[in-house]
Amino acid sequence: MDKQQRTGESEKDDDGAGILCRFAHLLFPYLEPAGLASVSATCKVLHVVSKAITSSRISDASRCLENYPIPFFNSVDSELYANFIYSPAQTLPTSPSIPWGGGSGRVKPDPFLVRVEGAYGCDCESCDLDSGSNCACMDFSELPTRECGPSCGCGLECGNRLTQKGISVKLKVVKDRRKGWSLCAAEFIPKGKFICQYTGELLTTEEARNRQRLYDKLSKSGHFSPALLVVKEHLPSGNACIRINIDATRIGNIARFINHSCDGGNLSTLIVRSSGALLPRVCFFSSRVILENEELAFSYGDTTVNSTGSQCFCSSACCSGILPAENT
Ligand SMILES: C[S@@+](CC[C@H](N)C(=O)[O-])C[C@H]1O[C@@H](n2cnc3c(N)ncnc32)[C@H](O)[C@@H]1O
Repeated sequence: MDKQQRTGESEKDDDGAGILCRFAHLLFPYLEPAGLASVSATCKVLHVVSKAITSSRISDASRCLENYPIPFFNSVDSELYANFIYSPAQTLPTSPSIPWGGGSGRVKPDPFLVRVEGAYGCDCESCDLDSGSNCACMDFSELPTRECGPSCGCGLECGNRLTQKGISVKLKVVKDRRKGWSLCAAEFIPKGKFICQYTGELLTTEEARNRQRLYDKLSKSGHFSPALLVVKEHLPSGNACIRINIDATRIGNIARFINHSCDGGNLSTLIVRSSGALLPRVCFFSSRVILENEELAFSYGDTTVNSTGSQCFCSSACCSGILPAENT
């Protein structure tokens, strides 16, 4: 069998489509679904290549950047997957985009877990949560809000770094007829388990407000699902609060698919600090046992304080019927 028979390329293809085929692995990961569809219509070979890329996008929303693949399932309409740039860690708004398919299957260290000069950390070689360790970085509340970090003597294998090793539960993204995409458990999850961090572009409050105005407009004019999360932490003085603005609309991880539930859902939102790290991180833990196939949800906020006017379909017993808005 000669080369042309093996690849399906004709001499004519070698001028245009043939060249595109040879560089498909470089170009295609950057293409949006519509671009991929039009390239697919060019010739048979490109159709096969685009089909393979589409099925790899469907099979893992995380692009091999998490410990397990997180597949899309849609029995509602023809949208095969949601198109966004996957990032397992926080990014700055100017960070370069990562192409689809660029993951190695190994979780990379969070670039924001860098040591701040003079910051405090423990001297333990390894801090084991279960063996009554005296590690000064540990907090002994029900869910950990303080972890070992870049100032500590221990490494990533340390037992007090639950949220720094990527997603360790099996998840899937399922399309709901009324709420759009939703994040669901693909296995039984016990209470108190780390689910995932909320990652995305870290914004200033001014930028968050500008984007929220734009997203409100886009949401009114058609189907658009913004994923801008604002978390406020009140300081002990009671007079000030810390704001963390994370926009996962364009760049983020699978937390961008978690829908709202008026009863608080099955997730607790925690601000986790790692000793010596520059920034705290917003993390989700299971607030109760979660069954396989159950949707994961948390409360976006109080509808009496702020509402979008959009309808809520959480179907909890205390549903207010209205979706809370991001109070920016
Ligand atoms: C962070 S996104 C969640 C993922 C989203 N469903 C999607 O398809 O990408 C937030 C958007 O999801 C939808 N949503 C979330 N919770 C909902 C609920 N309880 N009822 C109706 N729509 C909901 C709204 O469109 C909201 O603006």
